[in-house]
Amino acid sequence: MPTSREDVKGLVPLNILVSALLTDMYQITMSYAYWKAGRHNENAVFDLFFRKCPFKGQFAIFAGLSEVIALMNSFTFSPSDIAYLRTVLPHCEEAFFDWLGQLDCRNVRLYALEEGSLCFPRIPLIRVEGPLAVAQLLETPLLNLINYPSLIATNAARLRLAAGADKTLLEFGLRRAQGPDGALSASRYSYIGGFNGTSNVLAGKLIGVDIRGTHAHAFVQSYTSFEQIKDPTLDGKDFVAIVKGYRDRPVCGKGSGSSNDGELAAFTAYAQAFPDGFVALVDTYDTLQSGVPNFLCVALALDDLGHRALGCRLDSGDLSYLSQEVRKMTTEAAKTFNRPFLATTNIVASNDINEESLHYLADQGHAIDTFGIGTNLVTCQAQPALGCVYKLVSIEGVPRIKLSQTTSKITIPGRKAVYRLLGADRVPILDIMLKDGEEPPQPGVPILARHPFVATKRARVTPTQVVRLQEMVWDGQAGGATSDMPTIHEVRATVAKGLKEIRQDTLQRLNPTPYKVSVSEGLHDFLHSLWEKEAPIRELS
Ligand SMILES: Nc1ncnc2c1ncn2[C@@H]1O[C@H](COP(=O)(O)OP(=O)(O)OP(=O)(O)O)[C@@H](O)[C@H]1O
Ligand SMILES: O=P(O)(O)OC[C@H]1O[C@H](OP(=O)(O)OP(=O)(O)O)[C@H](O)[C@@H]1O
Ligand SMILES: O=C(O)c1cccnc1
Ligand SMILES: [Mg+2]
Repeated sequence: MPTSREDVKGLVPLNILVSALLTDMYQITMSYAYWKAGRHNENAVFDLFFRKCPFKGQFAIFAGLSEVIALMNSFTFSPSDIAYLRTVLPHCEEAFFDWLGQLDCRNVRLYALEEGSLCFPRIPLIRVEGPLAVAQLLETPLLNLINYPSLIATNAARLRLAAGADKTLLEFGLRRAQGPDGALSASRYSYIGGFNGTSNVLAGKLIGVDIRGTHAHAFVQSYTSFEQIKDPTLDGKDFVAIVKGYRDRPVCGKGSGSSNDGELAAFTAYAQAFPDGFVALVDTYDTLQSGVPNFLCVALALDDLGHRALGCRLDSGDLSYLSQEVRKMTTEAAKTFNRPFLATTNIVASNDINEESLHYLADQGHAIDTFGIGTNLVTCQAQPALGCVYKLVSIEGVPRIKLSQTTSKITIPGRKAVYRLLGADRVPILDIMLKDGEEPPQPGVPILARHPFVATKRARVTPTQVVRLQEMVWDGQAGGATSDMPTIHEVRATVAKGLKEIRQDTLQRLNPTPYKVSVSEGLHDFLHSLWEKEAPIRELS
């Protein structure tokens, strides 16, 4: 086990801030109290789960696991961390700090869902088993490492569902994200959730997400005339003259005389720099009167030299109307100039796009091929946090329950096994939690599945397949991570597979059907007996 961050072998957290000290103060004070009482090494089991799906939906995507493993791998308080903690907890005994300074995750085991799995309320996404104090200290960093990744992956998946499988989705949120870490996580986990790429260059380098981009208004504004183009050539030909030749011909009946020459010069210069990667931002002055005719001039000139323009980007206005008008113009130009490729030119749209606007566009009709989505994706404006919690469910082998006036906040006690029961065509029917030691469900054998809290909600299920949802992913005693972490591409494929297999009415925007999460008869009875045992009986007078 490592003794300092520098010694760590294998996976380390992407963000240097992720460490044992990135925690809430109460984790340290509780650890001291556990230590002082001699309880720090008692065997504890914690479950990490959420109670309500985000975005008024009925599903979520589990993400962030590989960073959790990276934390486990490097979890240690450095000498300077310990020196700092001494200053904030001056009354704590010196031996506590000695003990804290040698802590690591060698006695911890983690069981988790596969990263990228579809997940549902109350199902433990991660189960942590280990010495009470260490497992307690892991609460805050684990929640931090799972909540936002899972939220953003879910948000991205919802945007993918709203846009349709055939659209290209690009994450453009770096400038609006909650700091550098929020931005990098957004790029990574939106890719996992179904986006195709990001504008974030660092995400390309560090994580391997495909990076893409167009250009900004500044590039167009910076040109006022063709005089700013010092060298008019492309491939040894007078490219500027070819572009101007198209400018002087009616392109789709629009443009001549009314288009902006500075904009045309800007497009020309950009095409000289990227003859095979030309995408024009067409809304700087007037999309239909200037931007699109200018785009067509440059696209035609490029084609004369054997280069294919990629498309144009709309960043304002009614994207439904404008995209359809752009498509009409490019289709007409394709006919007029006998250049069929123009009819399928890629129309990119950006500007405050969110799930609602994607549904609105789908309802209204549009001709957009690619959506660039920033602010609403990375800030998860519709729901800025996922409420994963981390609850003690067993201590020294004794199952523990947490009661609440709010039934949904009652925890399901004890170490549990979690299964997904599949019906015909591998469609999941429900998830079921069993008490530790209960016989796993068997294909073809009926099992009674009960709602944990509503006695009347129960169903007998005969699965055709049974999938165990949690696998051991960290075994400190056996050297740490139990297998190599999947690549982001593999996790993305897991998300896509889960979304394809689930009942589609669970995914729909309006009135999605809740997915059933249940407990076995044995766990149901146990939960309710412990509930009764722990709940005080009120005295009424
Ligand atoms: N969490 C749960 N665990 C186990 N059984 C449940 C759960 N929730 C509901 N049930 C039971 O599953 C059955 C179907 O419940 P559901 O709420 O889906 O009703 P439905 O709308 O009539 O069914 P469906 O949508 O499948 O046609 C009922 O018998 C109900 O009691
Ligand atoms: O709208 P988002 O989903 O966040 O997508 C990213 C936005 O960032 C860029 O411009 P910026 O917003 O900086 O300026 P502009 O809208 O005034 O062009 C881009 O043109 C989009 O509008
Ligand atoms: O490449 C783009 O078009 C882009 C990148 C970031 C933000 N807005 C747009
Ligand atoms: Mg904007």
